[in-house]
Amino acid sequence: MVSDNPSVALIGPGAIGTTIVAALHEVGRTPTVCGRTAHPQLILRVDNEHIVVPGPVLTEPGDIHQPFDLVFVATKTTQLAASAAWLKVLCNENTVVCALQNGVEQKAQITPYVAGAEVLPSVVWFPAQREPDASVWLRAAPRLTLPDTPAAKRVQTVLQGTRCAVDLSPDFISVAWRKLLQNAAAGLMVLSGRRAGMFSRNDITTLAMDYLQECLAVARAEGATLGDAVPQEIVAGFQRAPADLGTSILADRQAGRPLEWDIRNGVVQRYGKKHGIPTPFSDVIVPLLAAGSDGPG
Ligand SMILES: NC(=O)C1=CN([C@@H]2O[C@H](COP(=O)(O)OP(=O)(O)OC[C@H]3O[C@@H](n4cnc5c(N)ncnc54)[C@H](OP(=O)(O)O)[C@@H]3O)[C@@H](O)[C@H]2O)C=CC1
Ligand SMILES: CC(C)(CO)C(=O)C(=O)O
Repeated sequence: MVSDNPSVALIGPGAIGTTIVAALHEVGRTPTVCGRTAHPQLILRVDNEHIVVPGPVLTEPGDIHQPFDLVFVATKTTQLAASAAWLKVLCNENTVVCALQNGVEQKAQITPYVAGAEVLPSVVWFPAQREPDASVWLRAAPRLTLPDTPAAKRVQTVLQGTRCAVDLSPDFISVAWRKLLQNAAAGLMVLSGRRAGMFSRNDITTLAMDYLQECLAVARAEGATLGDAVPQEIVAGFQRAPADLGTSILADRQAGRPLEWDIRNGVVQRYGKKHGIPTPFSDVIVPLLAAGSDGPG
């Protein structure tokens, strides 16, 4: 039985995690924050305002003594196994775990760690950028889309009245694949080492459009209902974006961290193979991203 005032924890107070923690803190619902580094405070910059959430961030799973009603997971997917000790102490079968991560495989990836809790995938639409001092620059209005299920109502209640909007979708698979296509194309920024401004080039537009057609065929085979205009809409979105807008996978590349190449790009190649769909663009892009992430060399 969940109270009217659910207990909330968040694992991974980086770009997305800090945004959600600050949004909750602003309305007096500061969650328990679990991380890897004991940041003394979390700072979110929005326009010219700074929201400061006092710390320190917890770093010892042994400091948690009871399970929570709602747990947000905002680590990178590459950091999931390392977050298992947190999930173990924060979850029981009554917990809802909301994945604030990219990809279309969140439920399958997180479920093994959560002691019978229900895992709720989400689509995180907003860009947030972590600065060298670990403060976070929120670069658009925060918005999440969740599948329209009873568990999602818990997330909606917790975020109600905060600056983070929550939409519920009856066709979540299509929304999730629409975002996956955006992330797949954003991966091209890693290969050029450039930000969104590169999409003003005709050659990059052609490459992105061809790659997105391949991704669209795989998305449809997986059951997503996406129109023919989606590749064009995605490229146009990058062309409208500020030229210096990056993507989280580019930030990881530039910092020499492991990349979420498999859940953002590899997934198209893997599912293409499953459905017998040729993926010539993925067959070039994926090994380059994988090698850039994992080496050797
Ligand atoms: N940034 C963006 O604009 C967007 C990101 N996403 C997705 O959201 C997810 C999170 O990305 P993002 O916020 O950018 O990631 P960040 O790298 O900014 O943040 C990850 C956070 O997880 C923490 N962490 C790492 N390992 C552990 C661990 N073992 N236990 C607890 N905490 C840990 C990190 O700790 P430390 O503080 O020590 O670094 C950091 O605070 C990704 O799947 C990404 O693809 C989706 C949409 C937009
Ligand atoms: C910024 C955005 C929304 C698009 O690529 C993103 O998902 C990311 O940076 O990981």
